[in-house]
Amino acid sequence: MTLNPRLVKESFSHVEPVADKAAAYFYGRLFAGNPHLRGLFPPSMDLQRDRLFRALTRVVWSLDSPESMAAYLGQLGRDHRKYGVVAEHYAAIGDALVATVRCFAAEVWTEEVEAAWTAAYAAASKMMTEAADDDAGVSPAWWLAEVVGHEERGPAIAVVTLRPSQPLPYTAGQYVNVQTARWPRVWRAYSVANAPRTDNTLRLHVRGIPGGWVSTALLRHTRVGDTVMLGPPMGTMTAPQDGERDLLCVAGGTGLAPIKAIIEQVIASPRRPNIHLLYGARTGAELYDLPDLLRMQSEFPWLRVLPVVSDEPGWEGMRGSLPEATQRFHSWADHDVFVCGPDPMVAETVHRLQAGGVPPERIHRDTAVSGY
Ligand SMILES: NC(=O)C1=CN([C@@H]2O[C@H](COP(=O)(O)OP(=O)(O)OC[C@H]3O[C@@H](n4cnc5c(N)ncnc54)[C@H](O)[C@@H]3O)[C@@H](O)[C@H]2O)C=CC1
Repeated sequence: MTLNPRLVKESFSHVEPVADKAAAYFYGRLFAGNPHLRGLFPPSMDLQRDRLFRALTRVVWSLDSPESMAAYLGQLGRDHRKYGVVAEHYAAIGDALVATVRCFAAEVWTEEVEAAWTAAYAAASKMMTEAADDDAGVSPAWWLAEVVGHEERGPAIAVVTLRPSQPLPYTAGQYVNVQTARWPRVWRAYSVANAPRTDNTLRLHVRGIPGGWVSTALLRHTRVGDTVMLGPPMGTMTAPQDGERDLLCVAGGTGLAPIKAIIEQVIASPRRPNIHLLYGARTGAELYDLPDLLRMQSEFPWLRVLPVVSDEPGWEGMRGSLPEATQRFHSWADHDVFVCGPDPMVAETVHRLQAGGVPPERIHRDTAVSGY
């Protein structure tokens, strides 16, 4: 079976505009044929449907670049160990997936298209299961972690410090999926907000989202001494390993978390780049980590922390939207850029920076994290 990315992409383009319906059909079909698989998923499937499509879209569009597809699917396979997914489940999922694309791309469906999907799914599931099997020899499927710190910071924001019961190796900028005892099988991604420490502790920046299961559990119902579960580290927006370039960091709200970890990592290295951090919030009260950032600035004179407030007319410091604030300075064209925050803010910032001459390969972002 040979891969035919063109046929897969063409047929998938018929499914993308009706992603919600297709995801509902997919899970309906999967659970009707395999009721025992329902227990692997959370009680509410709303967010799960989005996740499926994000992952699928990413895989389909990276079929032409085997390296990035392998890296992504490897992470996904390792991460799926924590759900209890085993090799036999992949066949059932593949059947439901092909049936879904057949249904929603009916007008272009041919035997050739079906063969292309079957080959692509076989290749993708092989990469995931192989990565999971390799990982099983060296790493747990998930980690237990004790809550050793819980600070409420401003309106509906908490900084939670966790100590895993065994080391959880990660790179500054990566995120982990978190499950609380209150909501079994519900996992949400949070970036680790510190560079790796010798005491193995991890900090998470949690914004309580109304109706958000895990964020509310972490913000309101979690105390020091409680235990949470963590999945393996994920994500590709990591600290630059080398290079001479100065850094621009743009962080919106709790999107600060991975950016702070990356800055900590750079500060701890022998490098001495200039680092500009534009740190945005809607109100001054939501600049929840400013005191610690100012402490870092006083200890590392190459760091400049620039708070920007968007929705508080009386704010005496820099005001306005973060994407627009990036344009109030000299050109960033020769910088490495790290951007994190709400999706529209990230998209607009990236757009403006590219228009201002920053090459796309120097702009680093991670789209898969969103705590709820
Ligand atoms: N907690 C974590 O570990 C991580 C969180 N994130 C993401 O970061 C985001 C943080 O959300 P909040 O703290 O609630 O941020 P928020 O909604 O309070 O906004 C933070 C900043 O982004 C700006 N902003 C918001 N929407 C914008 C738009 N449409 N256009 C331009 N600027 C905009 C605001 O003006 C403000 O400066 C979430 O989307 C979350 O998924 C990302 C990575 C890690």
